[in-house]
Amino acid sequence: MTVIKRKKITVVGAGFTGATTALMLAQKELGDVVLVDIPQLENPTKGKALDMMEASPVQGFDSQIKGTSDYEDTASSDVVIITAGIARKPGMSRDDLVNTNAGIVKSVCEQVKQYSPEAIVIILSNPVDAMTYVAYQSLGFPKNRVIGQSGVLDTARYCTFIAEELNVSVEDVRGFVLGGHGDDMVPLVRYSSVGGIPIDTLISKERIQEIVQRTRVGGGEIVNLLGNGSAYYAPAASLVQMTEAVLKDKKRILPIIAYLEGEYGYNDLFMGVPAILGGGGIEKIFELELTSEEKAALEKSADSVRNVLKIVNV
Ligand SMILES: NC(=O)C1=CN([C@@H]2O[C@H](COP(=O)(O)OP(=O)(O)OC[C@H]3O[C@@H](n4cnc5c(N)ncnc54)[C@H](O)[C@@H]3O)[C@@H](O)[C@H]2O)C=CC1
Ligand SMILES: O=C([O-])CC(=O)C(=O)O
Repeated sequence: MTVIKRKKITVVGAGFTGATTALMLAQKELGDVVLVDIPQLENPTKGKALDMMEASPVQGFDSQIKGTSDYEDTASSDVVIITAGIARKPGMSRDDLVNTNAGIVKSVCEQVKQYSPEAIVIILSNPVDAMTYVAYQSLGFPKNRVIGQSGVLDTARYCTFIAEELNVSVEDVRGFVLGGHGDDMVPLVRYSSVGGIPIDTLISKERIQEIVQRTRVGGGEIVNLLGNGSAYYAPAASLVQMTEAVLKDKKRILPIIAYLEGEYGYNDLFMGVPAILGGGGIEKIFELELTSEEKAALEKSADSVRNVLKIVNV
């Protein structure tokens, strides 16, 4: 008899982003979820998972959520999401996290490689463009199976601000953010619209520039408000959208961090670009025609990513 098995999703790091992601994945019944943290935090990790399971009768989801520090529990995962690492506090940049998190991401990837060699891996840990590179090197997986999260979140912020500006539904806003996940990211105004109407016909140049700038420092805005950590609801929602695109082979066109081999003129670099995300992971990267101004902005963003890579020490 053929038995159809549920998908298995591992979330490494059971902190703010990891725990929120685990709950959202289960609520959407995308698969069974294994939530992993370090041995010293095994009981709190088990406690979070059990607490989520106890929400399942109320909310009516049948996904299982298991908390653990043992990678054997993660074996043969279809998707692994890595949120392990430290988060920034007010006054810090994402790049300040680089060497602590590079060591953590590398050690996590060694376990992922051993226990889930066929998984598609999505990285959240910051600075995420560089951490996706570290993961790619540590995993040794093909480039289509190593994906970083930045553009879905940055685009979500951008679209939130546009919807607010025009007092329209967020559902009707389309936008794109290219480049690295830092203050030089490149929201593409020319490719932004509401209900198909280009935003530059509806919002003044000055206001658009303010929205672009607010998007670029959107992570910092939340860090300053929270005071003791960084954003987690919208980052978790972004990870869930990417995971859903993979597990349901939806072939969504999403801005994601991909390994570039000539695209946009870049080589041996992970950076945010629009791509088709489906059952094969990154199935195709789209190369948009850019104006000279947009190209210069992308180059500045690529430089910032390269500069972080220069100081990675693993
Ligand atoms: N790329 C993006 O768009 C975003 C990235 N981030 C980044 O995600 C990371 C996590 O953020 P939060 O969840 O808010 O932090 P958090 O501090 O709440 O949670 C991180 C968790 O990772 C765990 N951890 C540390 N080393 C580990 C290891 N070797 N194995 C397993 N778990 C380990 C910690 O014990 C902690 O529970 C940070 O680096 C943050 O900057 C956060 C939001 C958005
Ligand atoms: O800002 C941070 O440190 C966390 C993050 O990447 C974001 O929320 O965009």
